[in-house]
Formats: sequence, structure tokens, C-alpha cells
Amino acid sequence: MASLDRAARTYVAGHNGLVGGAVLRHLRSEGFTDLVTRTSRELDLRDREAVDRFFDSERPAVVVLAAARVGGILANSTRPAEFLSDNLRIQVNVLDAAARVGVERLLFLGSSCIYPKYAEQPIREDALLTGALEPTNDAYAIAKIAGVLHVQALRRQYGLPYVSAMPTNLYGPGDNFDPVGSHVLPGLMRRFSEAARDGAPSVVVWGSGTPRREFLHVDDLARACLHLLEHYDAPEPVNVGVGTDVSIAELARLVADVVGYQGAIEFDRSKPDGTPRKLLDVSRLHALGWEARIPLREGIEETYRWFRASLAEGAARGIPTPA
Ligand SMILES: NC(=O)C1=CN([C@@H]2O[C@H](COP(=O)(O)OP(=O)(O)OC[C@H]3O[C@@H](n4cnc5c(N)ncnc54)[C@H](OP(=O)(O)O)[C@@H]3O)[C@@H](O)[C@H]2O)C=CC1
Ligand SMILES: C[C@H]1O[C@H](OP(=O)(O)OP(=O)(O)OC[C@H]2O[C@@H](n3cnc4c(=O)[nH]c(N)nc43)[C@H](O)[C@@H]2O)[C@@H](O)[C@@H](O)C1=O
Repeated sequence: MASLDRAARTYVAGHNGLVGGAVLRHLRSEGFTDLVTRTSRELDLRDREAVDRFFDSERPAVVVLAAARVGGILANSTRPAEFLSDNLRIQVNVLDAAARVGVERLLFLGSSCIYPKYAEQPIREDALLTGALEPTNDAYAIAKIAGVLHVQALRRQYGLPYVSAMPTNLYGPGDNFDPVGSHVLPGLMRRFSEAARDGAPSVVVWGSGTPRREFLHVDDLARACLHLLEHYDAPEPVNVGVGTDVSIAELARLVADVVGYQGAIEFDRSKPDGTPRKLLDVSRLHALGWEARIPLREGIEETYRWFRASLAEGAARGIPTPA
């Protein structure tokens, strides 16, 4: 694959989000000069006619599809209809429009939750569709699986060099810190930080603490996205991860340590654990010459500095701005 032309018009869908924001920063730092963005208020990607008009007028040559309805285990399990419907519509509208106007390169972002709940660990890309899904996020996973197949169908029917990446659990600057809707790492960072501030004697962590997850800093993911656009052109999705995991109890202790919380940690077993383990096999990506660089503790420390600075500015997502 040839490198991308830095002057190519490049649309980053979802640029206000965790992933889209990091992709935008990385593309800028790599010299991309014609970046196109729209917030969901400016362009609701669920609206097919609006998406068609946008692609007709902007004519991007490259698209990174990082816009999606995203949330942690509780949001996914309590609002499955939104996760299924919004994600299907966003993907179908963007992929159809991209193919119609002749977008040259496109990266679709799936998620490690598309793999079966009890997939063999570490999870290889060919585990897709080999077993039953984790019920807490099956609606979201089915939408994302449809996206992977849509990319493969566009390749098969029209010969378009579009590709899919499957990131593991992500974190970093720009994450969503909503106490109910967020993923575990920002959720715990907020809770431990508030407990440290208030001198709370204990902090509650959802579930048993035994599930294992792999955490990738979003700046690493952004590098991987560009790497795949420039070095990968095949139908199979590519896992993006670090290759090691931690238990939720270990993660909780690490976050507590970084934010300086010294009280007790309690586990609320009434909350779902979700998949017992989700560790990706990243050998395909390593064979393409890419590896993660940011160690977990360092990434959490940097994210915490960003979180505190954003709190001070009233700019952290999922946290009400003080009146
Ligand atoms: N976070 C994670 O741990 C993981 C994420 N991923 C994948 O990465 C991608 C990005 O996720 P992430 O950045 O975390 O999610 P975020 O929630 O941080 O960002 C999603 C973005 O999508 C945009 N969006 C949502 N709905 C619409 C809509 N109807 N029309 C237009 N834009 C919309 C939002 O735009 P606006 O802000 O303007 O409303 C938002 O900025 C997703 O495909 C997700 O599946 C994969 C694995 C793990
Ligand atoms: C990326 C991936 O993210 C989701 O799947 P998940 O990996 O289960 O994500 P999670 O980050 O929400 O939880 C991880 C683990 O952590 C535990 N946990 C403890 N305490 C908190 C807590 O405070 N918040 C949250 N959210 N979880 C907590 C929680 O009980 C679970 O055992 C998918 O729905 C789907 O969206 C998807 O693709």
C-alpha cells in the first residue's frame, strides 16, 4: 500500500469523541492539511439524506469512521435498542455514501466485543462468528459485526480497499467520565478522584473484580489507524491491542494509586461482570510493523493530568459544568 497523500481530503467522523479526537490530533501531527469534521449537531449520521448531501458536497478521499453510539457495560445492557439502531444506521449511511462517491480509503472501527463471549484467549481475528456473544453488549456487537461484513461486501462487490480495525478497551484524554454510562477506566478515575477529594472511607467497584481486560491508550490507537490505512488492504479485520491484560481489581488498585486514594475498595456483585476475559491476539498487527508504545500506568497518569485540567476548565465529558 502507498502512503496517503497528506493533502487528500480526509473526513474524521466522530472527531469530538475519544477515538476521533485522537485520530484528528495524529493526522494533524502527521501533516494532513485537508481535514473535514462535523459534530453530530451539524450532521446526524443517522440521517441518510443529510449524509448523502454531505458526501456529495465534501467529496472526501479518505474516511475514518469513529462516530458511533458508545458506552460502558451498563449503558450497553440497559439501552440495547439505541446501540443497535444508531450504530447500524450510522455505518450503513456512511459506508454506502463513501462507496457511491468513490472514497478511496476508509477505516471502519469495530470493537473487541464482536468476538464470542468464551473465545479462546488471546482472541484471534478468525474467532469472529464462532460462538455466542456476551449478552450485556450483544446488540452493539451485532451492529459492529454488520459493519465488518459491510466493509467486506463493498470490497467483494466493488473492489474498494476499505478495512476494519478491532480495538480492545480504550482510554485516554477526551474520554467520557459519566458515572453510569462510561467505560470502567474513566468511571473509576472519576470515582476514586472524588473519593480522594472528599476523604471517603471506601469506593465501590462494579462486579466481582475478577474479569480481565486489556487497555490501549487512544493515542496508540490513532497511530494504528493511520498505519492500517497505509499498510493494510485485506478483508479480515485487524485486532488493535497491547497484548497483555489486567483484572478489574488490579486496575482499580492502579487507578486508586495514581489518583492518591488510600481508602478501602468494595465490590458490588449486583452489577454485571460481562465477558470474563477479553485479550486480543495482536500478531497480525505486529506482523504489519506496528506495536503499542504507552505503558498502562504512564497512560493512566497522563489521562489523570488531562482529567484534572479539564475539570478545572469545566470541559470533561460526562461531568456537569459547575453553575
Ligand atoms: N471507547 C472504547 O473503549 C472503544 C471504542 N471503540 C470504537 O471506537 C469508535 C469511537 O468510540 P469512542 O471515541 O470511544 O466514542 P465516543 O462516544 O467518545 O465518541 C463517539 C463520537 O461519535 C459521534 N456520534 C455519535 N452519534 C452520532 C450521530 N448520530 N451522528 C454523528 N456523530 C455521532 C459523537 O459526536 P458528537 O460528540 O459530535 O456528538 C462522538 O463524538 C466506535 O466505533 C467504538 O465502537 C472500539 C473499542 C473500544
Ligand atoms: C469496549 C467495550 O466496553 C463494554 O464492555 P466491557 O469491556 O465489559 O466494558 P466496561 O469498561 O464497561 O466494563 C469492564 C468491566 O469493568 C467493571 N467495572 C467496575 N467498575 C466499573 C465502573 O465504574 N464502570 C464500568 N463501566 N465498569 C466497571 C465492569 O463490571 C466490567 O466487568 C462493551 O459494552 C462495549 O461497549 C465495548 O466495546
